[in-house]
Amino acid sequence: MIEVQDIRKSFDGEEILKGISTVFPKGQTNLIIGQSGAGKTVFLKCLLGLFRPDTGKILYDGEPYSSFSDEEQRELRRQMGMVFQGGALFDSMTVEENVMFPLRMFTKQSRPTMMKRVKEVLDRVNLAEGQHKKYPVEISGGMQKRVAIARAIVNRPKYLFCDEPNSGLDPQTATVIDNLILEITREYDITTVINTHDMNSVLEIGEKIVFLQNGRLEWEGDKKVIFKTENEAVTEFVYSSDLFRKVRKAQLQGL
Ligand SMILES: Nc1ncnc2c1ncn2[C@@H]1O[C@H](COP(=O)(O)OP(=O)(O)OP(=O)(O)O)[C@@H](O)[C@H]1O
Repeated sequence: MIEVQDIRKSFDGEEILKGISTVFPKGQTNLIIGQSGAGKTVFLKCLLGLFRPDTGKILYDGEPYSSFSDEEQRELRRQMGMVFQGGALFDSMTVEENVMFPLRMFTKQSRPTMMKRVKEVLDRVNLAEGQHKKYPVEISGGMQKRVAIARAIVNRPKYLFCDEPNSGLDPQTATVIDNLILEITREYDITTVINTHDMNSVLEIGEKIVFLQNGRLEWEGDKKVIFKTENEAVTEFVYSSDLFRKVRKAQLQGL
């Protein structure tokens, strides 16, 4: 679980996060949504420890980041997996080498032990063995996302952060990737936080949704209540998507 208590963050005198408080429970998919420029990426980077909030606290399973020693901060980083926008795989490394990278960075395991774990996670994300020795450019976008997820979970993280995990994917593949993240989150009881623009994701895996607007937490809820909210900023954002407009129309027609 990650608990955020009234965090603020400014750049060059401009306040970007204006006092955000929320809780991201473990074992479920937590989504951050909002208009471009709302502060979603800055928020995610604060959760990752890449930005230090100016004020406020972030607690990881009850422990405030500010109380961690250098060693504990390093351990926390080891417990974090990240799926970057676009996958961010290393082009010069094979699929296996990409997935092995965090093991080489954070552990002193022997190569055969690391390879066993790499195969395990590549199996878990359903990437066929024939793809393991290929380079990222030789596999499809959906497969690249599977590799990125495998790399993010190889160190058995307690926290998983995904930045636009569906960008560049067709809707069907995007749904498969969303559901893979959901399954893994439940199976390993991970605290997962996903930054997304994708309304399909909201529908599929919005177990908790945090809506940011101009650096403030404007609304929070889940995929069931997001349709019923009367918060104008949320409805304007949600129904700007074609899919949600159709769902809304069907709801109004009692379908
Ligand atoms: N390192 C930085 N230095 C200064 N300003 C920054 C920095 N990072 C982000 N900002 C500013 O913070 C604001 C929010 O940016 P952020 O990237 O968090 O938005 P976002 O909600 O993720 O948008 P998008 O959906 O377009 O990615 C923007 O005005 C941006 O210019």
